Amino acid sequence: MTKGIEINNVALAREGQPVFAALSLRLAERRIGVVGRNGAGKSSLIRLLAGLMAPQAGQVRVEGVDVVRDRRAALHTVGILFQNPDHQIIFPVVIEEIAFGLEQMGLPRAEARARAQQVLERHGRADWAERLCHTLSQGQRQLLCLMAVLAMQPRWIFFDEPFASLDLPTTLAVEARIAALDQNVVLVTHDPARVAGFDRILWLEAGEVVADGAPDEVLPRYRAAMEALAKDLAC
Ligand SMILES: Nc1ncnc2c1ncn2[C@@H]1O[C@H](COP(=O)(O)OP(=O)(O)OP(=O)(O)O)[C@@H](O)[C@H]1O
Repeated sequence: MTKGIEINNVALAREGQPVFAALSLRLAERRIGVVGRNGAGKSSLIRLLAGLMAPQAGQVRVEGVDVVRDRRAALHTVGILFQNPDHQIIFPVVIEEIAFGLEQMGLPRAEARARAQQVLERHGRADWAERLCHTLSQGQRQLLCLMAVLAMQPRWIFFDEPFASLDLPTTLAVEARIAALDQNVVLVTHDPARVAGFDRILWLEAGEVVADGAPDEVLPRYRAAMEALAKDLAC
């Protein structure tokens, strides 16, 4: 039985500017999409959920784990994929990148590498082990980041704009890969089409949830609001 995600009265400011005032949410669906305009707080929300930012007030618990304070338990619980894989990859060689998280979890080096190799094999990428990360394409680097996260077997995975700067075939491949994941997913996107088949949509504006419900309910309203805004843009 999943406890899901509990966000209780969270306040967050970045560089002194308030992002969330008193955000409370319960999330337990398998596929949750987060939409909203630039600066709405989408990335801040999933960074909070991943424990990468500490709220100034309130609590975030994922499957009962305080993901900010209990970093070791967080590694088993949450994984995050940044928009740009180059902001995530820290090692020059593929196998090192995947093994790193496992070492952080306490596995001895040799075991971490053996497990990383198994993850590569499971994804049909055994031949990537000794490749230099920078020689992979953008879509391939994104897959590398996903494999590094999956190696740690978290229960939730958070995606920040995973389709930005991918061509259409790669977008569709990434979409299918995400759909096939066993994990619960929270996915941030500007593009409503990418989350139309999800279980629940949160629409954020200026740090507030302005709509929360099934895609059929929320996305047409979101699209209409964005189209109305587009008419007023001078570009
Ligand atoms: N690195 C940062 N330092 C300080 N403030 C930031 C930083 N990143 C974002 N912010 C601010 O936090 C607020 C929320 O931004 P956030 O990136 O979470 O929104 P977003 O909905 O993900 O936007 P986008 O779609 O542009 O990525 C905005 O006011 C933004 O200016």
